[in-house]
Amino acid sequence: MSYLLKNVAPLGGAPTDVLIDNGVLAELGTDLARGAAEVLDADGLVLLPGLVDLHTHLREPGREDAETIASGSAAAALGGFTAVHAMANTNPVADRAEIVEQVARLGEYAGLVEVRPVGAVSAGLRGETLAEIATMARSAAAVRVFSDDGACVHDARLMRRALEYVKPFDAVIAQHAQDPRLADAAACCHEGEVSGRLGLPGWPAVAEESIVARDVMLAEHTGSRLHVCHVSTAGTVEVIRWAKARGIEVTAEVTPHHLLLTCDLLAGYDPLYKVNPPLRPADDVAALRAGLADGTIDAVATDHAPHAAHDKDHAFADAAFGMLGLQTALGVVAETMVATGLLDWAGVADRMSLRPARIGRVAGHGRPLQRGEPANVTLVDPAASQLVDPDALVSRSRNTPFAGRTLPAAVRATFLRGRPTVLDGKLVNGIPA
Ligand SMILES: NC(=O)N[C@@H](CC(=O)O)C(=O)O
Ligand SMILES: [Zn+2]
Ligand SMILES: [Zn+2]
Repeated sequence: MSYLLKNVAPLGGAPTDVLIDNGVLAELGTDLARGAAEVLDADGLVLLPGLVDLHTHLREPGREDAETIASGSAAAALGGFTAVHAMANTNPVADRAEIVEQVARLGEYAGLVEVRPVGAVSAGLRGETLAEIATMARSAAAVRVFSDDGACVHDARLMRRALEYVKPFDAVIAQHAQDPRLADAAACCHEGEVSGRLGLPGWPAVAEESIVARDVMLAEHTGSRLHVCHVSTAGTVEVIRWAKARGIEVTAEVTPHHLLLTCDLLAGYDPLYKVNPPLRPADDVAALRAGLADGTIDAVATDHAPHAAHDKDHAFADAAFGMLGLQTALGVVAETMVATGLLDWAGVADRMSLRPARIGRVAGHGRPLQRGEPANVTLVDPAASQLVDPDALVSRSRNTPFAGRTLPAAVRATFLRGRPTVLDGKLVNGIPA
């Protein structure tokens, strides 16, 4: 099947026609002949390289009540993604070759996005001994991102070893930066005026910043690649800016929810706003937006963290940490970065596709929209808007913090290797069972 996108605007630039044939962008130009292709009228639509998520929790194996690789892949495709990185904090933990290979296989079987497994840094995410990093890197899954996400690799010696270990594989350590001594297990709210007022155990910004400061020095020392997960404070942005200026190989991501939401939302003790790292005050949100705009923060990553109602619907202190993100990410970025003039669509493509693909070493994704490139692309209507209805999401969980909000822009179509996974804003093959 081939498709002719009529009058589409690549990266929001001048409209042109794009022919998708044989899995690639076969032709770009004005007034292309339709031939046997199905024509999609793309007037007013923006063509982006398929979005790439560096940070997704798909919960399979082990918590299929919250999400499966198939249901999470469907949410991703609807959100405009063509590749996602499946975090390792599953049950069993993805700390060896069999598990990462199984995750990759299930991703292929679902066939909606490329699922790139993340390998654990430490065995069982326990932070004591290294996981089987080399065998995962050399396995059929060819893991290039390693992370204990959910937990911080807090032991400096283990972090140093991990950085050294991944270097020959050109892989990266993605750190969940949280000093467990400064933000203990009870911490669930940004430490500041709001935690005092609400009487919730506080989580100081320095618990994140001190680990990032240590890790960039370890990255400099080892000459290895470090990636900082879900940056949440202004101070972390400063540390990363400094490290990049010094030539250290560090990259960073910010989540959509940290770009839009503040800790003031915790006033009603609604566990939907409970997330790790916590929502922060407006000054931090402004610094995160500025850091993403100037490229200090490389990427938007969803940290899509589905939780079943029986884990999330509890008193604030007892509820699970995490928020859904895949189906709302582009809308939140459109609201916080595009509508504000901080990024144009080319900038969105850079932060949500090109750079994350490069960081994760994902071949064939995040490529320029040029002839001959693999047709991993997404079609966005920048003039549309979408009311977030939790019951309309295809994720198995319902824990979106954006319920009831109207977000700008809408994904109209997503193509994976030239094959549409989403058309007219709907899954081509329906919602997976
Ligand atoms: N972000 C979260 O609040 N939760 C994540 C873990 C994590 O990303 O640290 C999860 O796995 O639920
Ligand atoms: Zn995390
Ligand atoms: Zn996470």
